[in-house]
Amino acid sequence: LLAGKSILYDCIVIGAGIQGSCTAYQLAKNKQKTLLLEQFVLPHSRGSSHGQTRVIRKTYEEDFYVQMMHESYELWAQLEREAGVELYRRTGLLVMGPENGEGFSRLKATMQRHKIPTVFLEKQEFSQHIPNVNLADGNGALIDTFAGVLYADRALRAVQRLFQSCGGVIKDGEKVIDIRPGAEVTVTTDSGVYRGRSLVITAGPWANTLLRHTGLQLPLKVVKINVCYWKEEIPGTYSVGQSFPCFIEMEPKEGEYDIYGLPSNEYPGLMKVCYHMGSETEPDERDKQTDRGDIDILVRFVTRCLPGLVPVPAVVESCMYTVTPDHNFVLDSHPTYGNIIIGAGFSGHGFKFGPIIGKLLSQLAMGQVPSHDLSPFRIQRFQSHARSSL
Ligand SMILES: Cc1cc2nc3c(=O)[nH]c(=O)nc-3n(C[C@H](O)[C@H](O)[C@H](O)COP(=O)(O)OP(=O)(O)OC[C@H]3O[C@@H](n4cnc5c(N)ncnc54)[C@H](O)[C@@H]3O)c2cc1C
Ligand SMILES: O=C(O)[C@@H]1CCCC=N1
Repeated sequence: LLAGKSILYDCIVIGAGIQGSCTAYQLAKNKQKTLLLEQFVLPHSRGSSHGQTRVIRKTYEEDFYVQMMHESYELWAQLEREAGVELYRRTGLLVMGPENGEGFSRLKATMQRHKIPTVFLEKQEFSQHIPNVNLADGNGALIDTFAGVLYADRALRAVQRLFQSCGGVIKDGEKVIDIRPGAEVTVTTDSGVYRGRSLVITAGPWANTLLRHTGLQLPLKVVKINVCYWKEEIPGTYSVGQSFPCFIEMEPKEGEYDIYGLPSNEYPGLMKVCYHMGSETEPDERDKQTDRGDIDILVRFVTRCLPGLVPVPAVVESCMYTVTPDHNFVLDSHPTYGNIIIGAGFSGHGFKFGPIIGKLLSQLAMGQVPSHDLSPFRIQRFQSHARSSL
């Protein structure tokens, strides 16, 4: 297919994970002729957006994330109405962390400043509210009462369906192999050539592979996450049905990353408990990364804190994070080509923001002023890291 004869799209979006799919949907809703390209046949489990569940919460230390989450909750509710499916289940989120530590104190202050419905649990009342969990000595605890679970696979399918119902075109099983920047961007896949007035790159772990065609590299680290499910000794002990909440244990030991869990639900009798970091991998070689250091940390945690679980993972699935040095996202225009928009580096916490990120990236692609302050997400903050070969 010759580019000269191909259709001119208002926007081409590369990557049909949650961020690309939400962006494409927002564009199509705004009457933009939009093409969404995906390298794998959909649905697939080789990126970052697959799996049945994700945590949704406003519990962040930074004001900008809390402000974005206010709107994201509204947009998730709107998506539920438009798609006619349940995407969110309220469970609450228990956060445990060093009571006098900086992170936990900042979190408490942000929750109070934004008046987020929160229950602060005293040590002596903890086990009465949260049975079958051992609170570590020196840890405080709070509950974000509106937090919960997003049904991830279902949400992704719903957004893609809504995009198509607005006239959007999805071409899956088509890998982008070249990008030619210009007033009209030319995108070549392994089976076609497409032109767009603007381009959005939301390629998850493959962001740098694609950005190379535009002369830009970002300081992104791709890690494999072992998604572990643990068997309940007594089925139902930690289940949504018993109103068990999601949880985050902040910095379980000095120098360690957070551990988080979701109540048993998708696999009855199994609770998801994961380490918020993994070992570096090439995205196409994910299954060759077999490091299990994270699982060793989780076994110790489960043994100490969750006595109702068998301390050996029953099911281990795989997923990837694409991590920036400060764990904040990249939401920006390309430094050289203003009509190329980049959404990357979601650092293992981007799913809950999908609808608001879709809105913000679509605003950038349409040349509008974004409706949230994007300064924390600019590429420029990596000045000492970013390697531009232009
Ligand atoms: C185990 C795990 C648990 C998580 N838990 C949470 C949580 O509880 N709450 C939360 O908010 N977030 C969570 N996250 C993070 C969240 O899931 C991610 O931030 C989000 O899914 C990233 O979406 P994405 O669209 O950027 O990437 P992806 O889903 O990876 O999508 C990128 C897409 O681009 C496609 N692509 C790449 N290159 C090309 C190419 N050349 N041509 C065509 N297509 C291409 C890929 O195939 C892929 O489908 C978790 C992530 C993991 C892995
Ligand atoms: O983003 C989230 O809420 C989850 C849980 C905490 C760590 C990462 N993902």
